[in-house]
Amino acid sequence: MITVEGLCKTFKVAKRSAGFKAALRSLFRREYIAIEALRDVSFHINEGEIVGYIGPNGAGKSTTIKVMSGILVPDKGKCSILGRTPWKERIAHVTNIGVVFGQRSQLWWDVPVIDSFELLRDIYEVEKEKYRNNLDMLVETLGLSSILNNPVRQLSLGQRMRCEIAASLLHSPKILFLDEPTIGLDAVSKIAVRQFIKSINKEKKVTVILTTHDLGDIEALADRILLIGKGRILYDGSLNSLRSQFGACKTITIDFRENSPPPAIKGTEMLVWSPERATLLVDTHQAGVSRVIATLAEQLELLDVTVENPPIEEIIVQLYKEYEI
Ligand SMILES: Nc1ncnc2c1ncn2[C@@H]1O[C@H](COP(=O)(O)OP(=O)(O)OP(=O)(O)O)[C@@H](O)[C@H]1O
Repeated sequence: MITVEGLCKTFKVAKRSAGFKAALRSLFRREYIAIEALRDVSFHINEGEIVGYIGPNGAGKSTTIKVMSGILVPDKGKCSILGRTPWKERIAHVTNIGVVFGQRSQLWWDVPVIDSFELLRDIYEVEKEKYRNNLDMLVETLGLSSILNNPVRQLSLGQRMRCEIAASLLHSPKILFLDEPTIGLDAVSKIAVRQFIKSINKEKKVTVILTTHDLGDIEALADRILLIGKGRILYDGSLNSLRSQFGACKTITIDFRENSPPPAIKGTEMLVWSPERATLLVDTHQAGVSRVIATLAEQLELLDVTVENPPIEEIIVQLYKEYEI
């Protein structure tokens, strides 16, 4: 469905020092620096996938999304989405895609939400019946009925984001690009947005490319992760294989009765030790979890044991370290 091959994009940025003199000098002699936002980016995405596109700030995520949406023209490389080159066949291309930039709005600020939706219907030339059906479904599943007549500027961030997502889907696109769709949302709104993304992927077979710094979004949604750093794709695989590659650790939390000194067990690191509760980090390459629990049980009267995977944040930090990004 999506093929990206050898994409390169360099931005030329004027270099200017602070101060009046420097401003005056730059009028006559301007210096530029080149920022390589994308360096030979390639990947394929199949129909029905949810791909988490992650990487640190300035890695090139939004630039890739802009190229795939047809907003930016790359310097080099190919991109084919449903057989079209986005920046060459923009009008035909946008009928197949929906885009949500969490930090920007595609809704008109001063008019009621429903008027923005009607305008989008005209822009995308959506048939009346299809529009009505889509609108009814989106209003119901995203809970928009009480805010449809409010101007966008009066909406809370969570309400606006739900309207943005609805706006991006009114024309039944096959692909949805989401650039930080849960930024700034409270826990309830985040979960609602995640559930909705999951449901349109499952029920309407919409392919989703999701850019986010919220690794909870990735854990909840993405089957596959693409990691970009300094403009290059560094990892392409599932979250599970990432876990087994970088997450060869488990945490064991124990509740115990007596107040005794912490036992030293090879292959473990004591993260927390308090009179009745302790948390250990186990390197599973060095020590088996069951062996560690058995050793703890020999030395302490255990009341409860919890074994967990390390948080996804830790794995991603390790990944960023490994690739020096
Ligand atoms: N219009 C532009 N003009 C100049 N430089 C740009 C422009 N857009 C992006 N860049 C630069 O290209 C690089 C990649 O930016 P991009 O916005 O793609 O990163 P990102 O991965 O989306 O980052 P973030 O997570 O912070 O949103 C950055 O160094 C950025 O400063």
